[in-house]
Amino acid sequence: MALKSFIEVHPDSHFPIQNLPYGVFMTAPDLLPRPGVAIGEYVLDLSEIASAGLFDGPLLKNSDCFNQPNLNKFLSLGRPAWKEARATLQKLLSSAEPALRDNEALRSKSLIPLKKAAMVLPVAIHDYTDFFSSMYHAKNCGTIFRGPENPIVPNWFHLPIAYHGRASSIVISGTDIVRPRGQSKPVGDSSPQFGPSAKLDFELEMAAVVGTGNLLGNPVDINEAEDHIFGLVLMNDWSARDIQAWEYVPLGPFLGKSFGTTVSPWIVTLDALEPFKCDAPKQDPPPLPYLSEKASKNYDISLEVQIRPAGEQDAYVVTRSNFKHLYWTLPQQLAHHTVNGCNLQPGDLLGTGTISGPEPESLGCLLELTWNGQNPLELCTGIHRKFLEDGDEVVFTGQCKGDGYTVGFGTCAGKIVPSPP
Ligand SMILES: O=C(O)/C=C/C(=O)CC(=O)CC(=O)O
Ligand SMILES: [Ca+2]
Ligand SMILES: [Mg+2]
Repeated sequence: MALKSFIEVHPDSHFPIQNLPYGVFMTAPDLLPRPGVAIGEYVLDLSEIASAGLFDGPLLKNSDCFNQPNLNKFLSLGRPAWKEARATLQKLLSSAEPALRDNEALRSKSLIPLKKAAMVLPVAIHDYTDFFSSMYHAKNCGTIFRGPENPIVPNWFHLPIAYHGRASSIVISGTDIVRPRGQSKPVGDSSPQFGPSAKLDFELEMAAVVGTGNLLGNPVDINEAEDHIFGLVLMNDWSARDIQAWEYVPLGPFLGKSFGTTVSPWIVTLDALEPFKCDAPKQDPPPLPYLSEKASKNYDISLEVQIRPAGEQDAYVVTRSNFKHLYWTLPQQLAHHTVNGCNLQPGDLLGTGTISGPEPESLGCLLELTWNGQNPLELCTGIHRKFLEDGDEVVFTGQCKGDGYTVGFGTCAGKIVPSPP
């Protein structure tokens, strides 16, 4: 029989007992950040569950990992502890288990309606890297930025390309994004100009949250890489295409992307995503041995982007894509990141890169959807976009459909506000 919680959960809810994603939340009046898992319309306060002595497995029994303002300590404990926590919580929340179900006092202090919880960044992010793992995105960007002759650079099929991003400007879903100012060089004009970006874009991405790190000088083996990943979030790598196009040669993205990166609040664990594993695309040429996996897997996660223009009730779908389109897998990204001895730490964020699919309706950013502004996108009658305008809210969602339940990521949203005068 399917696992069922004592809390009613709608079949379309992103947060059934099969999911149990981790986040960090605060409530008024004390605003103390503490870890929780989402269940239906509630967040279960893990600091209360720990204080009540209900984490009674051997690894978590005496741990203070849930009395912390972020999840880093829990993540550093590794997969056996994550599995123990998941088993404990699935049992505690199941319809057959009385410990929480029949304890009115504990229920009232540990189950908080989601709408009363303010979500904060779930982890302290020391380092953030962004990959470039969709072949469709690489091909389209290459064609737009460098011309149709050789759209995909020759190294792309041999290694998961990435750049080091900026951790300090990663923000939680719901945070406004200030339109960046910077240098750009319009085609044909000989001198660069300065001002608010005129080509502000979103990038539909997901990001892996590193669980256990590795020591400096000790690369992670490709077939053990998955054990270093705690889970996934949605990520919007906001990008100023005019700033990017002028600055990125020869060192790559800099100020065109470091003004804000939005993540969704709930980390969906790889354990919850396990039933949605699917084969990754066949890689040709075969990767070097250090990137060759025994089994090369992706996840079947449907992704959607909506734009809600200023003053509009409705949001309009602009793209539908899927995580399964990625060419380079998460373990390949992580193994490659560490192959030179580079150390990762708990909470580090590894963006997948823009997740574009093969169809014109599955492209993961406006640069591709409008072909650099040449073909404006119709949101609805009378409203078109080449790039984002002030007041636009961009909302990502992601979900996996199980048999009678949904494992979802909630939303990753941000609104563009004008540049400072
Ligand atoms: O093709 C390029 O020069 C760069 C394209 C990007 O915008 C890179 C990036 O942020 C990686 C990605 O999201 O896939
Ligand atoms: Ca990106
Ligand atoms: Mg960014």
